[in-house]
Amino acid sequence: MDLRSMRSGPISGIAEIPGDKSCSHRALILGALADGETRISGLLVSEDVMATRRAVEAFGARVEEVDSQWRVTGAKWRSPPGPIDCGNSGTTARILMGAAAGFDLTATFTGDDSLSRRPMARVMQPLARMGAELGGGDRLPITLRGRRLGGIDWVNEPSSAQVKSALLLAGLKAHGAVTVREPSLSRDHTEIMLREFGCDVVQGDDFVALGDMRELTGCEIAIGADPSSAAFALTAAAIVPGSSVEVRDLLVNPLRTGLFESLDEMGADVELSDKRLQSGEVVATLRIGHAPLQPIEIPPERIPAMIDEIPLLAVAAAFADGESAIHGLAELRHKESNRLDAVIAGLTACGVTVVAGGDSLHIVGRGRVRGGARIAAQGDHRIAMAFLVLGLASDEPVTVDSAEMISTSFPGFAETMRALGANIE
Ligand SMILES: O=C(O)C1=C[C@@H](OP(=O)(O)O)[C@@H](O)[C@H](O)C1
Ligand SMILES: C=C(OP(=O)(O)O)C(=O)O
Repeated sequence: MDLRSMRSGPISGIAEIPGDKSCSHRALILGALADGETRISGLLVSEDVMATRRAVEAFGARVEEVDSQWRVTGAKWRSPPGPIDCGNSGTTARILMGAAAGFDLTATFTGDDSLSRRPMARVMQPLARMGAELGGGDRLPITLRGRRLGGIDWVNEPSSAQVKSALLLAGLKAHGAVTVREPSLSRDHTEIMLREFGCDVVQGDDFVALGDMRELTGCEIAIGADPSSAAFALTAAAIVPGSSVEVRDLLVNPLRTGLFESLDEMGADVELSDKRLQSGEVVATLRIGHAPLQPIEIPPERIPAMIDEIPLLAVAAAFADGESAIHGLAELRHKESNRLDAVIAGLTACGVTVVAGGDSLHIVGRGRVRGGARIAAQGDHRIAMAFLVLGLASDEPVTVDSAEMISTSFPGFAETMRALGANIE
């Protein structure tokens, strides 16, 4: 399916953004591991999260939706009746392998073509070291045989919240110390949510470890709006003249807000208010408005806090006045598509000068972008949405293919954007 975006008047209003995808996966998985019932509000109902829902049900948990609240009843996990189809979702595959590894079960994990091309050794190696048996190469399908697990002390390099989460959840059933060292901090939603479920988690400056109390008790979890989805509406506001968009109850965990901080540094009109704690996470109201953007230089250590927002940062840089540089982008090659190549090809097709070298991108902004291209989104939801945002401010319309994949993370994207005044058809 194609979608087309074209130059729009101001993008304005309060954007309705669904719940955070990372927290939604974790709430279902932790609920499925916990004693008793967990009640979740704000769960993202997207294809990726529903793959996790089906998976935890197949492992034995009960999941039901009652008046838009989700109730999960935990269980002792058992062998699922058939393969666990993780669809397009790396988070589902990698975190579930860890969560299941300490149970007496056998499970085969599969995924779609994109997920079947993504590396899995990064999670298989440490789980095998803990004692799990994993059959298959570095790619899905992979068969896991759960075992009695030992502890681990693992350096999480390259930084991956999925790998860290897999090890912490495997560690819940392990005998021995479980420590994950992080040279560069990745999102910490698993750690925060484990504490909400009553588990003892020790956070150091550059490591996280499980304490002695590793039992989970069902609880209430309220999930904030997804900053990675809100980023599309908020970046549109930053690049379309006259715009101002507000998102309420937005998850603003500092390990997720790299893009918003970068837009602020570039000169966009950024305002944060009503900051508060919700289920252990910081949520707030964020408003971003248009202003002429300056170029920016992003060092590698800032990438984990905006790993999924790099295509959008590249779009914003294309509208800035001068040359931006973004460094440390190696991990972008291992997402739903090779996002580094997809960004270079898409921006070039839209008339933007991009120079790529190693793991860095240099984008020469000229304050305006020609557009007028048909973008191959390569089945990648974030590439599709980022280039639709570009088309809202470029001189000529932009068409993207494989727009149906947007529902893996942000069902209702086009409707939400149109409600703010975006010209997307
Ligand atoms: O843990 C998570 O929920 C996620 C972690 C990140 O992946 P990595 O762990 O591979 O960095 C991110 O790109 C993905 O969209 C979601
Ligand atoms: C990389 C992403 O997700 P996942 O790894 O779960 O497929 C994403 O949503 O951008």
